[in-house]
Amino acid sequence: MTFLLQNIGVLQDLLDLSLTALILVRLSRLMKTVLALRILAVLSTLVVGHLLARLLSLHTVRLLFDTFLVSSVVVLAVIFQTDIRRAFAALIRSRAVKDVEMSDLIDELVFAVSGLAQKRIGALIVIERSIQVDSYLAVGTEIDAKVTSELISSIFLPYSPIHDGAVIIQRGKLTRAGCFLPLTQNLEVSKSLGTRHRAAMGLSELVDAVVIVVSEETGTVSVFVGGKKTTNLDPPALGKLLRRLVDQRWLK
Ligand SMILES: Nc1ncnc2c1ncn2[C@@H]1O[C@H](COP(=O)(O)OP(=O)(O)OP(=O)(O)O)[C@@H](O)[C@H]1O
Repeated sequence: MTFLLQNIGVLQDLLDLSLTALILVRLSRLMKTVLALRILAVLSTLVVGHLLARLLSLHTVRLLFDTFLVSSVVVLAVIFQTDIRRAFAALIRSRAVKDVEMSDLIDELVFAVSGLAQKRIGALIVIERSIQVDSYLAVGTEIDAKVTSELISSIFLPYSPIHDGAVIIQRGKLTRAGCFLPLTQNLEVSKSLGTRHRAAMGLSELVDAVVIVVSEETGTVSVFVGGKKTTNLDPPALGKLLRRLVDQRWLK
């Protein structure tokens, strides 16, 4: 015990030097594995180290941590400048791209639907939201294509082999066509409501999808959500409603 007390200064110096060497080795290894997330790890290590060195009165270690802490922000920013620039650029670009994609998709839908309505061509379009619709769909042809007004219009042309049934849009893509949907079981629905509208209503009662219907008979455009129908939608009203109902997160 006496020996320990007599040599406390030497022991402190030994601990001081060993820790300094250990920290330098660790930091150089960390620097080699260049990962943006390591910035946080390095900074936390420096803060914890600084506090420990202060607590144990290890002056050299503390000086080392102080120096590192002060310069670390600048040094790390310089080391990771490419990653930081890339991350910022990706963030800005992905937001911009998603906004463009979202308005593109709705514009394409509105354009196709109004064209079909004018020509009195019946259509049924399902936009999946948070609940998957797959298990409610019967038959259908897999497509997996970008949503364009030309594609939608050509699918519903009377001579198209897949014009019967519904087109499905999932995660911003047109995934299937010619799908049959479950009809509504609601007995209170007017008898005059045909099967295309009953199918739109039926699916919207089971899932949170947005279902657009173009009536072949009248050219009217309706949207079904949660079993409820909004009808007589002109193109601006349809666009406005779709922008309100369809969020970007369902188009990814
Ligand atoms: N279960 C279903 N799922 C998807 N589409 C369906 C389903 N049943 C019928 N259809 C579509 O609806 C068409 C028949 O429409 P029908 O005239 O019976 O309905 P409607 O609601 O009166 O529509 P419209 O106003 O266009 O005439 C079918 O040719 C088919 O394309």
